[in-house]
Amino acid sequence: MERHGIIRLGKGDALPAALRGGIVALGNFDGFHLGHQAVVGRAVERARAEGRPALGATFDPHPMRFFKQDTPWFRLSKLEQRAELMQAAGVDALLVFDFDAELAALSAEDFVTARLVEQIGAAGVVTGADFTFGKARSGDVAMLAALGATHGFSTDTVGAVALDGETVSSTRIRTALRDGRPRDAARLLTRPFTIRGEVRHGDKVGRTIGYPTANVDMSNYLRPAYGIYAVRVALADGRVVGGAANLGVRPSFDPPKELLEPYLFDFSGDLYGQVIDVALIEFLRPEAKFDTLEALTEQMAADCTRAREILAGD
Ligand SMILES: Cc1cc2nc3c(=O)[nH]c(=O)nc-3n(C[C@H](O)[C@H](O)[C@H](O)COP(=O)(O)O)c2cc1C
Ligand SMILES: Nc1ncnc2c1ncn2[C@@H]1O[C@H](COP(=O)(O)OP(=O)(O)O)[C@@H](O)[C@H]1O
Repeated sequence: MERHGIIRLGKGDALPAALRGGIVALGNFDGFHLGHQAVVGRAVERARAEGRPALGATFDPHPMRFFKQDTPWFRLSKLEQRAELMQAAGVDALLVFDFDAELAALSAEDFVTARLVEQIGAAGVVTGADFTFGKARSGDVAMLAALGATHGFSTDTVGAVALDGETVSSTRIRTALRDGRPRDAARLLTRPFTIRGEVRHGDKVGRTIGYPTANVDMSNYLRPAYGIYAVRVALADGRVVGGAANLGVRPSFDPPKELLEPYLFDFSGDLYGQVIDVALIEFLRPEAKFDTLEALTEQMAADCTRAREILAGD
């Protein structure tokens, strides 16, 4: 089947006819961790067996963001990162329901009839066992199954996936990252936590001390522990380059400004305007305030030596 990428579905938008009658993996899928992979994997398996389109379906903005129940900074992935990962897992398209006041107000029954049945013509819906939906989260998987029986779509739920005796969840990954444990997060995600962003202009101090850094805005990504990290950076041309990055507010500089700033090893070139992926591999140390550029530069050299060793053995 042709790849369709991301398809946004506002109220009244139609799904391309070729994608109707699909098996739909439904959820937030932020980070696309082991548990999400199991749900999507099941949908893809069933779609292939039944000769139907395999679809992911998610909400944007994240319902949590819409209800402002949490800090705006909690994302483990951008929508396009999720779409790429889901396509690699076999889905033909990622459908994105605009999560607005109208959608938030839909009862669980109305969401199913208006969106799953009428708008996308789902033949089957796969979710995690704890999936809830509809106004005030009144719908659960038992209700989804009952509505499926009424409207003629099948349902399937995938139980929680555990790792090291504990359920894999986005919350567990966020905690690991906030604690400065990127390797634990990577095991749950099956890949390192990766911040994607456009390289911006900074103060141009980096080049004067021999360490130019590609400044990336952290947008609404979860803030991992501030500090220095060994990183792998994927460039737009596909090259992957090792580096050491500062993630934080650069306390030695005035005024402090929050950024992710990787210095790339054995690289020179202009990165401004390029979208890069910065994967956090290991936490090296917390940020520190240095009184002189010499002291900072000396510490940066030591950080780079350690990061190179870590990446070489990784
Ligand atoms: C490996 C590494 C470690 C760094 N450690 C610190 C630090 O502990 N404290 C700090 O204030 N800046 C630190 N920086 C410096 C700043 O992140 C950045 O290089 C500097 O602000 C230059 O900014 P510019 O890109 O705007 O020119 C570090 C940078 C790198 C690459
Ligand atoms: N090895 C490298 N690592 C990171 N950026 C590099 C490297 N070599 C060249 N650059 C370029 O230099 C820029 C960073 O230089 P810097 O002096 O820190 O300026 P700025 O303050 O604008 O970030 C990067 O955005 C990139 O275009």
